[in-house]
This record gives sequence, structure tokens and C-alpha cells, in this order.
Amino acid sequence: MTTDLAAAHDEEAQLSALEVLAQQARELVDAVVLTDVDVAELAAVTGELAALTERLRAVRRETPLPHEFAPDGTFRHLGNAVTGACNPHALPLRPERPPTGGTRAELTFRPTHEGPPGTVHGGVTAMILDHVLGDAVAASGRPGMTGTLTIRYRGRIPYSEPVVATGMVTRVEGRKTWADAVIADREGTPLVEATGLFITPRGWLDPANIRPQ
Ligand SMILES: CCCCC/C=C\C/C=C\C/C=C\C/C=C/CCCC(=O)SCCNC(=O)CCNC(=O)[C@H](O)C(C)(C)COP(=O)(O)OP(=O)(O)OC[C@H]1O[C@@H](n2cnc3c(N)ncnc32)[C@H](O)[C@@H]1OP(=O)(O)O
Repeated sequence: MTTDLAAAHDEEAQLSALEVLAQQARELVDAVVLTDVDVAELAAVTGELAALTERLRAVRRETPLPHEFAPDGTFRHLGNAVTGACNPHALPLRPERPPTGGTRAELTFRPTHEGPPGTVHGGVTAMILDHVLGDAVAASGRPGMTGTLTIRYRGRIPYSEPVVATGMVTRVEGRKTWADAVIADREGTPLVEATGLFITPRGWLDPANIRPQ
């Protein structure tokens, strides 16, 4: 028992360190996107990064960190592409579930997310909205896979300015759940809206059975 607890503690310590590494990696990506150092410095940094990459590859997992329950009982997916604290690709989005239902997240895109000049790439906002819709659907107790995703781009989303994403289930029919989501500016003006249809795979009707397929 003591050994189990010690092992669990070690694993959580490793995950905490990985989370710090992932944040440093995000800062690295942001620095790469905006750097204007000279050719020699670029080459020198590239060499150092190649060496660091090999050190991380020395011991590898088979897959990204899984969907799992944390020691405090909350559900987590630290390797997720949108929310994963241990995935440098993730913004990361930190969805909250207000008592009124649905899901809500405050976020700030970065220059790394640029598509058109001064504007967040539409595919990046679609990815965020897909997750917000999916989280609202999961919050209703009916987790599902995205079947369809419709996006309406009403206004440019700037980076480096806080915005708010919200999502809410609108309709349920058998294994199908529809939800609406929006990214709005701090004044509440909608900038991008989304509607999604999520389908609960048969095997997920009992949440205890949810596994990668
Ligand atoms: C990723 C979630 C992970 C686990 C979740 C666990 C816990 C949740 C907790 C927290 C999670 C928080 C947030 C999660 C957020 C997720 C956001 C990201 C979600 C994604 O990023 S997800 C990746 C992209 N997504 C796919 O990778 C789907 C690939 N696909 C399939 O896996 C199957 O295709 C599936 C399962 C969709 C259906 O398969 P199936 O066999 O169950 O469906 P079946 O044929 O029986 O149809 C039944 C009825 O749905 C209709 N129907 C079927 N497909 C349709 C479609 N596409 N559009 C419109 N209608 C459709 C039929 O027409 C019929 O309708 P009707 O009954 O009226 O005839």
C-alpha cells in the first residue's frame, strides 16, 4: 500500500514536471514565431534544440497521456490537443462548468495562432469551438463524437486579447445531441458561432465503458 502511494506520488510529480515542460515548449514555439535573431544564432539554437529533443526521446510512451481519473476524482486528459496541460500544442483551454449548465472558458489566443493578418486562423477557432461544444455535451452526461460542425465567422478574432467561449446543449434525440457555442469579445459581441451534432457511440452509453476506439 505504502509502495502504491509512493508510486502514485512519483507519477503525479512527473506529470507536474511535464506540465511545466509543456508550458516552456509553448513559450519556445511563441519565441520561434516572433524571433528575428540572426542566422548564426538560429543555427546555434537549432543545434541545442536537436540535442534536447533527443534527451526527451530517450524514454518514450506508446501514446499521449490518456483519458483518466486524477487522484482527486476529476476526469482529465493531459495529452489532449486542446485542453491538455502536458501537450504543448494545446492552448491550453480550461473549460469550466457553470452551475447554470453548459461550459465556459476564458482564453487568449497568441500570435502563434495567426491566419489572416492580425487575426486568429479560422481552423484554430473551429478546433476550440469543437471542444467547447463537446464539453457542453459531455457536461450534460451524454459524451459523444463530433458528427457535424458548422461555423459562422461573424467578426475577426484578434490575438493577445482575452475572449470568452461558451457552449450549451440545445436538443437531444436518441444518441444524438446538438449544441451551440460562441466565442465573444469581453463586451459580449459574438465573433464566431458554432453548432455541432454529437453522437454517443453505442459503447459509451454506460460512461464506465468509455475507451479509445
Ligand atoms: C473526444 C472525447 C473523448 C472521450 C469523452 C469522455 C468523457 C467526456 C468527458 C470530458 C470530455 C470533454 C470534452 C470532449 C470534447 C470533445 C470534443 C472533440 C470531439 C472530437 O473531436 S471527436 C473527433 C471527430 N469525430 C469523429 O472522429 C467521429 C468519427 N465517426 C464515428 O466515430 C462514427 O461515425 C459516429 C460515432 C459519429 C457514429 O457512428 P455510429 O455507428 O454510432 O452511427 P450510426 O450509423 O449508428 O448512426 C446513428 C445516427 O447518427 C447519424 N449519424 C451518424 N454519423 C453522422 C454524422 N457524421 N453526421 C450526421 N449524422 C450522423 C445516423 O444517420 C443515425 O441517425 P438516425 O438514427 O436518425 O438514422
